[in-house]
Amino acid sequence: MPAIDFKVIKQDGTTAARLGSLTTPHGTIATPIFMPVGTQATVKAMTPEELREVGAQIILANTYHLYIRPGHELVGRLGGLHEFMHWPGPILTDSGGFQVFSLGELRKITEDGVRFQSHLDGSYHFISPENAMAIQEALGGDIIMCFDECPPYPSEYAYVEKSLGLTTRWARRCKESHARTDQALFGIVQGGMHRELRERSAAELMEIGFDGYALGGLSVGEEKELMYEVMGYCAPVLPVDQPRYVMGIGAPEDLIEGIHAGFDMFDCVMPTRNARNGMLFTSFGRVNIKGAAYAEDRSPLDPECGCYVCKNYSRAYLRHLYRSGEILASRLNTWHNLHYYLNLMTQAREAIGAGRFGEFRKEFYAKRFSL
Ligand SMILES: Nc1nc2c(CCc3ccccc3)c3nc[nH]c3cc2c(=O)[nH]1
Ligand SMILES: [Zn+2]
Repeated sequence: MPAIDFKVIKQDGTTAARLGSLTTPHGTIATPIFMPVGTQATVKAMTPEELREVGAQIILANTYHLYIRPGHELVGRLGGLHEFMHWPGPILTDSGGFQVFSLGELRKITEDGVRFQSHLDGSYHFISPENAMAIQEALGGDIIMCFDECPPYPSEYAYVEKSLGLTTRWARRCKESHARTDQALFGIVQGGMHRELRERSAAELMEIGFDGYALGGLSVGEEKELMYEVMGYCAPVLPVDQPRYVMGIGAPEDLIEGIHAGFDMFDCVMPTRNARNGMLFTSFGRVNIKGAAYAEDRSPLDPECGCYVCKNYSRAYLRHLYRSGEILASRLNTWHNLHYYLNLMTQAREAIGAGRFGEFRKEFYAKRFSL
């Protein structure tokens, strides 16, 4: 019995958007879906029950961070991530490659793996594709990712080409060493911003065969047009009947464009990280809650939102909490931003179900920036 089962429920009438259902050992997910990031086995400022209440179906945890602290073996000995963080739903863990590249000061990439220094205490570590599988197997997520190299942006063509070859060889080693049959393994397509390299990376990974395919190497500082272009030509080359996940994407408009291109799964630190910095998403655009304009504004943050925060608190109060450095500011801001993202996905799924995602996408843009 495969670890996951994905079905396309409905193809949108006029776009590549599709409604899907992804069944995992910890529950079934309706796609397109946004996955909140819980880097250190917690989606910051939210309890698992609150995450459920705002509509989270699947959450992400970070292999690199949990390997460094408290250690993947410890989490494994305590029953794995679901038990450890009291989250009963599906969990996806990244392989750690990206974090090592973006966090570790000194790192050395060789055919065998990556040597790096801990961002906490500078101690030296080494992760190979085989280690990355063992770490994710100990953590116990339902979907795990291949160990890949995400080339910096911009990179020389020759570097990107060489790097995608390494990512493919590492992906093969991941598949060979992946033991747990109750964990799905996703391949990660690289190839930078070059169509022929992206297509080669996708073809090599499909040749090896994975339970789903992620688009890596994006949201690394490239212009949005480039991000959309790569998403546009990559979705159609990936298997139509398997999950397609774009890593690290993105702002609300990026999710709309990713769905429009035919992707099913998204993750980004934006809604949670921006919340803690007072940057709030609303149907009319972004609100910087510390702005003086909101000092005596009794209206809800977003009258169209309907979440617990928008039903019970004023902009003036949210501004006061943020400026006073209150813990409740992070909690209420995160609550609302996650509800905004997850509700946007619910609306997108309803639009696809009604075969009108094209119109939904137009309405989304028409309403924004009307703040
Ligand atoms: N393995 C990998 N991860 C990436 C992430 C982290 C997503 C993630 C997954 C799970 C938990 C946290 C983060 C990226 N985030 C932005 N761009 C990204 C690119 C890559 C990539 O190319 N490869
Ligand atoms: Zn709200």
